[in-house]
Amino acid sequence: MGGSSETKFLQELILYAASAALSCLVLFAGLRHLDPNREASKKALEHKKEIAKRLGRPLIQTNPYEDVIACDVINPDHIDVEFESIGGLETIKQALYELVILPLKRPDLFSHGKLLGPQKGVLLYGPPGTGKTMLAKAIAKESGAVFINVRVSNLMSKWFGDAQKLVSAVFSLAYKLQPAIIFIDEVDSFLGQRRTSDHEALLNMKTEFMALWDGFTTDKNARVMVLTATNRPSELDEAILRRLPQAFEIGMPDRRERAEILKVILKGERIEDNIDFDRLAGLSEGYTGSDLFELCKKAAYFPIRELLDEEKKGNRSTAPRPLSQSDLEKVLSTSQKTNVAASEYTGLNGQSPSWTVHRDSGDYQFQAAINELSKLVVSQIINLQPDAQDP
Ligand SMILES: Nc1ncnc2c1ncn2[C@@H]1O[C@H](COP(=O)(O)OP(=O)(O)OP(=O)(O)O)[C@@H](O)[C@H]1O
Repeated sequence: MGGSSETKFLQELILYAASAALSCLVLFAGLRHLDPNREASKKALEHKKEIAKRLGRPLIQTNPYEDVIACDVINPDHIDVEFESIGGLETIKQALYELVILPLKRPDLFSHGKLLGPQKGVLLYGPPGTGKTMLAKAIAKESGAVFINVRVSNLMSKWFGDAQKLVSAVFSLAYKLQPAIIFIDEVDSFLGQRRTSDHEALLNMKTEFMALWDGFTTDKNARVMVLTATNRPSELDEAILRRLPQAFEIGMPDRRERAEILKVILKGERIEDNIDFDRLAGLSEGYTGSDLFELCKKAAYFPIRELLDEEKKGNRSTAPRPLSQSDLEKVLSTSQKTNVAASEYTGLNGQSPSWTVHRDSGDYQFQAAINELSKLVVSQIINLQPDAQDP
């Protein structure tokens, strides 16, 4: 009798223990699944391994914030843009080579005396679609520097409430991976003039960014450069402009440059031998590099459509015919240059006191709506933060 109650007690005990263990397991698995950092950390870890492989040494000491930033690091070997793939902008490419690439590649040449210090801040400005992002990537590729693409949305990530720590991780990771380029596209939406509507978190991030940037500017051993781009240079305040002593205007391409861009875009494509690039450049007045790329993409559909038409008629052909002059001209006669038409690019309004501006300011135009949208996205992200509602 006593023996059976003992067995029953033991059975119940085992049952309780098993169910408690199962509950813990479910809870643990559930919590792991709910952990908002899980995916980001996993991705960051894989990315870190890849970077470490390239550098030939393990990246042992990185903190979780640096791991998040590692997701935005681009290995220069994986960048497919080089100076050669950018049409025109010859003077600017030459200047960027001397001022930016060479100091990152050959710091030994710049370590003597006070005159030749490496550049710590460069601004590329001009209308949308003129190749600023391409240039930034090509600089990283040509200099062998890792490219840290700073996205404000990532810095403001609601899961990592402390955005200032992420900002500091940008610089500390860049230092560990140097030579490195910290690239900030649409810099005006992050480091633009202060507005009363700016959220405190954004203001703190700006202050932190500037302080760390200054630290690097005075550190002779840091092969880290902040490369920025904007369509709205007039939105940048004096404090930022002072930190960007080199500014390059990436303006609308002229006729000769448009011909060069078309040649670069169509290089390696199946095209007829008699393409008249100069004539096409003449017909594409007001087109940006991006417009020209879209033009070529549209034209490339003509040979495909013809091939399909022939197949419908029962004629079998093996490959589409090469792209012709008339395909490109047909698109030019029907399509309008994009974005540029309806908007206005404000340029610098003459405010370039201590700057080196490498092109004349022009009457360029820009797509204001896109910029407004990016501003809106940033403010939405800020409002999404759980602590953004706190008093
Ligand atoms: N000079 C150029 N040579 C060759 N292709 C170009 C050139 N400029 C622009 N393009 C084409 O246009 C695309 C968009 O260019 P890119 O993103 O660099 O412009 P952007 O100035 O950074 O524009 P945004 O300010 O809108 O970011 C490129 O991917 C490329 O295909």
